[in-house]
Amino acid sequence: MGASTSRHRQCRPRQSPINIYTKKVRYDSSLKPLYIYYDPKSSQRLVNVGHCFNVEFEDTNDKSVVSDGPLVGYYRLRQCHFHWGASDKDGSEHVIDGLEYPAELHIVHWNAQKYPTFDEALEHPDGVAVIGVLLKIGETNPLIQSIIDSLDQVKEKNKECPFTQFDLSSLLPNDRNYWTYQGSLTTTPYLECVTWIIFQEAIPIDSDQLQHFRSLHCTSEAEDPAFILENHRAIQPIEARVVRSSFK
Ligand SMILES: C[C@H](CNC(=O)c1ccc(S(N)(=O)=O)cc1)Cn1ccc2ccccc21
Ligand SMILES: [Zn+2]
Repeated sequence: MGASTSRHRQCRPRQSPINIYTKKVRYDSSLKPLYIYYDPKSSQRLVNVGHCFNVEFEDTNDKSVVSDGPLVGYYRLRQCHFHWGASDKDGSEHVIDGLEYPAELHIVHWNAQKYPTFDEALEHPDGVAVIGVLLKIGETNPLIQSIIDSLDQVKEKNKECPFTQFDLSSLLPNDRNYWTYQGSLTTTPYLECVTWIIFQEAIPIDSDQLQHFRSLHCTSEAEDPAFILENHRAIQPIEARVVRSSFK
């Protein structure tokens, strides 16, 4: 292996997010429909984690899970969060045929069938499953409004508030066609432990709702305020990967 190729050989071959180039996607008839069940009683709190806010769920039982699809076994729901841009022209992490969406919802699950904890699951290539839902500018989204109505209680970094009875399944698109590929966390430490499942259908959010996300502080109460204007990672090289689709 020459010096130059070793320098360029990716030691991080499965990074996320990526551009999904639909002409190169391979339809896989062996991919099953997803089984998704989210119990509203699992939702616990809203937390400002500095670079975004998480809706956190109870993950000490199997009340809220995803299974089937490309997955082996079941994955427990842990948290969901959004990525957005400084304006409505970009903000999603995954890009479809070069088209950036204004935001993206990530629903994070971990392989509780194989691993004892989330932190352990992070260390394995089949440890985590993230469902990605693209957002497009459209009518006001009442589910997202229920989160926005609580955001002023978590304005600063590390603040949290109770957030219960959240019906996350109502945020999912009606059409369950999806793309799937092996990737990573999109924030540091970019661990390569994620099976990504991206729905083809986008869900609506209105521009004012998106503006509320940008008013969150990435700073704590003790610091001079700065805003989370954007928090989406640049697309990464696809390397030797192929994106599969559940649909033709
Ligand atoms: C990563 C972990 C915190 N990050 C995440 O949980 C996470 C989840 C989903 C995404 S995304 N945007 O891809 O859906 C990104 C980050 C902290 N943590 C816990 C154990 C642990 C061990 C070493 C380093 C960090 C560690
Ligand atoms: Zn994310």
